[in-house]
Amino acid sequence: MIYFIVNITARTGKSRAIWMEMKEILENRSIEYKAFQTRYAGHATNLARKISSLPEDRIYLITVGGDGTLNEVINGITDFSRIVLGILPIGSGNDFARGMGISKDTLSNLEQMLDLIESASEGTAIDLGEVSCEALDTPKYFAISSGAGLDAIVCKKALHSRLKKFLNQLHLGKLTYLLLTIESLFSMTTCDADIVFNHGEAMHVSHMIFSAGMNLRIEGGGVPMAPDAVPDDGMLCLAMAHDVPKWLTFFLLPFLVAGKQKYIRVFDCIPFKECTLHLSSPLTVHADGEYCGENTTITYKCLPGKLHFLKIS
Ligand SMILES: Nc1ncnc2c1ncn2[C@@H]1O[C@H](COP(=O)(O)OP(=O)(O)OP(=O)(O)O)[C@@H](O)[C@H]1O
Repeated sequence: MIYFIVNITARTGKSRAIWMEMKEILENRSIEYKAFQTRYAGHATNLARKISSLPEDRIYLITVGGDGTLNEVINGITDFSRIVLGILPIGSGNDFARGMGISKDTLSNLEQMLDLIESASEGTAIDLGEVSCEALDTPKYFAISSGAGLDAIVCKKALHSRLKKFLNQLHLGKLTYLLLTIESLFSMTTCDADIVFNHGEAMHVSHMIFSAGMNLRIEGGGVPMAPDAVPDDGMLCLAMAHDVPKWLTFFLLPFLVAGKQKYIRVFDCIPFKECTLHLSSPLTVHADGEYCGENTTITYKCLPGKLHFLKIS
């Protein structure tokens, strides 16, 4: 039995037609499956919790949706040792799929995934991140990244953005992030941060614009915030911009978008297993683009090999 959690509202509702085509493939291949459609924000977490409590030794769970749905699913899984997770990206950003090298051809992805399941694949172990901060009751998992500051403000605005809906209709969803980044950069307040790493190092930064714990190399619609981050090395990467006036950051952003930040002093990319940031004033925090409130103390932690993942290309 294969379980599907499907968000047909992803990509502003354009996903329904793709899901119908997927169902045809499942029926043609006589696959035994159960599909659950999400009916409200947060529903995917409840569904994943129920599915992961089923008394089966190995549970194949496939997420059909965008990065938000994936984040909800991993935060519902109660026993990662029995779940093998597949991702069929049909959202607007799909950073997880991009970061994992999954193609945009959803139907071929599904066929590949079914082949893996038929060969009783155990999946490939990849790391997850975990973020703790005062606005969250319990720590939250992330598969792509969790950030504070500019990237989080942009994610928060994008969640309810009419601009995103409009640009999605024109297949220009990525442009939402660029426009919101420019607008937010000039309206946001920066802060100072004391950062303590579990390997014993500590540092102080001023005028911090963003700091993100990256599991994958990209976030925000494909921006390579941490060009060297890989999801199976037992480490996260702290991507930061600091000690720079906001107007200058505006001119330096193209280097970030091109993945050339190592040549620019104001950007950092520091590998770590666990670190805590103490901020001088609260910043917005996100996990995989999901809003995690306003916070002054943020801890990022790597959970090595936590997720068994159906790797397709
Ligand atoms: N039936 C529903 N009605 C309203 N919102 C929903 C429903 N199902 C899921 N959601 C919410 O929709 C949000 C966005 O979905 P998702 O991330 O899958 O798509 P997306 O935003 O198009 O893609 P991406 O995050 O990759 O840009 C999720 O965070 C989830 O909380």
